[in-house]
Amino acid sequence: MFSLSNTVQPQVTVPLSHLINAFHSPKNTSVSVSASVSQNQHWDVVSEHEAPSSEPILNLRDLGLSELKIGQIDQLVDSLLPGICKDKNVSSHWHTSHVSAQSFFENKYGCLDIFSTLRSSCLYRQHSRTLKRICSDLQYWPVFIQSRGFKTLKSRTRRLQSTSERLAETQHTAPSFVKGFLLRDRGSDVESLDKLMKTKNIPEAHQDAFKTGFAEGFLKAQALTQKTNDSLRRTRLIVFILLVVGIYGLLKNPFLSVRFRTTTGLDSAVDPVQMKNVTFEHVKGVEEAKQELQEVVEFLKNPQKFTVLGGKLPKGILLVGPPGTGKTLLARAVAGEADVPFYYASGSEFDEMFVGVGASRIRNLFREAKANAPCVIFIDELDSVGGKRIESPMHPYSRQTINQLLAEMDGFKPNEGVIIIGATNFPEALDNALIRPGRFDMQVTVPRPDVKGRTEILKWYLNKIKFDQSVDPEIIARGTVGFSGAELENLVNQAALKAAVDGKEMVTMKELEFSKDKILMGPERRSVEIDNKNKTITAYHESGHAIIAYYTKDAMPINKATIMPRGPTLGHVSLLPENDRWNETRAQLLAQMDVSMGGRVAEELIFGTDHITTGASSDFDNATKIAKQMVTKFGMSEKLGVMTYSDTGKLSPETQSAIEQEIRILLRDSYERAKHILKTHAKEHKNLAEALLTYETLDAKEIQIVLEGKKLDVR
Ligand SMILES: Nc1ncnc2c1ncn2[C@@H]1O[C@H](COP(=O)(O)OP(=O)(O)OP(=O)(O)O)[C@@H](O)[C@H]1O
Ligand SMILES: [Zn+2]
Repeated sequence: MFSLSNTVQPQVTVPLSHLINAFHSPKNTSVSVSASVSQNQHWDVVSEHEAPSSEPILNLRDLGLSELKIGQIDQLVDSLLPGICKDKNVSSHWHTSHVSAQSFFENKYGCLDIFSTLRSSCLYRQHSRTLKRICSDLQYWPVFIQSRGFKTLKSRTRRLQSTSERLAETQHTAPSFVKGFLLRDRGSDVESLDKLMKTKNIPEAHQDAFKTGFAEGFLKAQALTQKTNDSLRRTRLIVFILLVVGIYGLLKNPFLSVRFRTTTGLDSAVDPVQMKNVTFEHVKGVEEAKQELQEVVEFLKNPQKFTVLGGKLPKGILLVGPPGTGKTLLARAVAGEADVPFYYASGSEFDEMFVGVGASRIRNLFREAKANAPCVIFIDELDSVGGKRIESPMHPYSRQTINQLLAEMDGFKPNEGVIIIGATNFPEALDNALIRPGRFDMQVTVPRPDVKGRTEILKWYLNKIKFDQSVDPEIIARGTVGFSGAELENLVNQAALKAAVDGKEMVTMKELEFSKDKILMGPERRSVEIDNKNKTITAYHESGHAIIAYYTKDAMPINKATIMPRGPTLGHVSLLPENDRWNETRAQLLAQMDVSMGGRVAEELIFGTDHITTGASSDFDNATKIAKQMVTKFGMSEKLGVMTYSDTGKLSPETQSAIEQEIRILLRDSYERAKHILKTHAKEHKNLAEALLTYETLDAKEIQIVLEGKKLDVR
């Protein structure tokens, strides 16, 4: 029984039909009432005459029933739940659903436990018997629908008010854009709803249901908007992250980074360098090249002096020579001598994979240079930008670069004061358009230095380190035929390092010889364990070479003999020409062959035919090569005459066998001569071999002492 106090509002503003409507959905579901209520039992509702309870009626208000009078409540319950108050046995078409129990209500509507509220109220205490039953019934009864009904038990004004309250609530918690949306539309919604109901002639009985439905729909729409906004925000975030990751990935991409690199490279390429500290003094052993370039220096110093007379200086100078011979150094020296800016660019920098990048770099380079004239532009590895190979399908756009270079070279006048110096190792690979007059029309050869040049270069670099007075740069120069300036610089540097490692105070010939052998034949292999037998064979083999060299008139002087393994060899004898040989005589060639034969002859004479080794293979290679050239190239065979035989494979079989025959005779004769010398000087041969076994390495002087039969000073 519900105990209702006097304070209860006297009117019911919500038609019951609406409350009943609210029951429709649970009724339609398979929710039922437990038939525990007795048949004749009426709801024991407290009448208006009963003493009003002094206790608060909070619970009823909470339940939303405070607006109902006692009789009305009775009537309400009776009309809504006839089965409860009437016949107990009349089976209800409602069925129990435990799914719709308390948890459902709480989960779905977020309301408190209405039953505990009921039980704790004074109403429950006063009319405990009836209410207990109701409450116990209600535990399994979908009273939650009642609860829903409570919501509808509100006056029209309250309903509207509650809608606006809800809106206010929403405004409080919703994000600002939702707030704006709600505030903007609220007034018009209420207004238009009223209007709509009027125009549609909706009966008053249905108006509340209409409004509730409208409000619910409105709130659902808001929730939907919220959801949409959330997902929109999420999508935007994902797109942003993808964008950032994408941009980062693209920057990391080597394809793009090449592009960035080229741009930065371009900037650095057009940075001039002042070359005051490099002059012709720094370039040794290339006197002719320096002389030719001297007039370019004069022109750069005073361009007017040359143009007054109407003379034209070349725009482009091509330095041609093997790597490391000092071409770059010469170009720098030109700029340094004239004291003008020096622009360095390597041809490979222009060889870009992107269309037009190479060309634009050339444009930039020339624009900068012209603005700073007089100056020197140096393009190293010119063949990589101006080579014929750029016609290949591998470089489809390189033609643009070379055309740009040609256009730039044609684009300025000879007296503008810009000198372009190009350097290449392969002049024959250059595009013909580049080397015609008006472009790179002056060619300066920078060869490998001769013995005089090498001596100068060695002295120049030796002066930069501490060296012993006994050092003779010329001896090293003689032993370094074919070395470039860069290799000689490296030789001196390696000797200095070796002296430092060995704890010496200055560099001696020993270190210089050491580094020369290292460059020529690779590093020493001191760690290699060679047994005595092999050491002895090597000592006699090398002594054989040395004896033949020493006792053959036209052989080169001996420089050194050693049985120290180095690179692929177990030992070697080095011979030094007095001078660089521009030509070699027949006698000299035969002497070289004899010296090569000396090793094998020595093995055969000392150890017997059965004990000859494989160690002479490179000697035979060398001897055979000389003999073959004598026959097929130098016209030194009487039988075959003064004729060259370049492609021996295309010759007639008779000629081929004649050539072979002649080569064989030359080699056999050489072998016999060597055998004769070694037999004649068997004693010296033995002495030298033993000295080598003792001392490992002997220089020219020591070899001479041993061969003269004198005793070597103990080192
Ligand atoms: N004639 C020389 N006199 C003095 N030093 C030299 C000489 N030639 C070469 N060098 C030394 O070797 C270094 C390298 O030489 P450089 O770069 O000028 O040779 P390059 O001919 O331009 O070689 P590449 O063709 O490989 O570019 C120089 O910096 C210099 O130290
Ligand atoms: Zn040999």
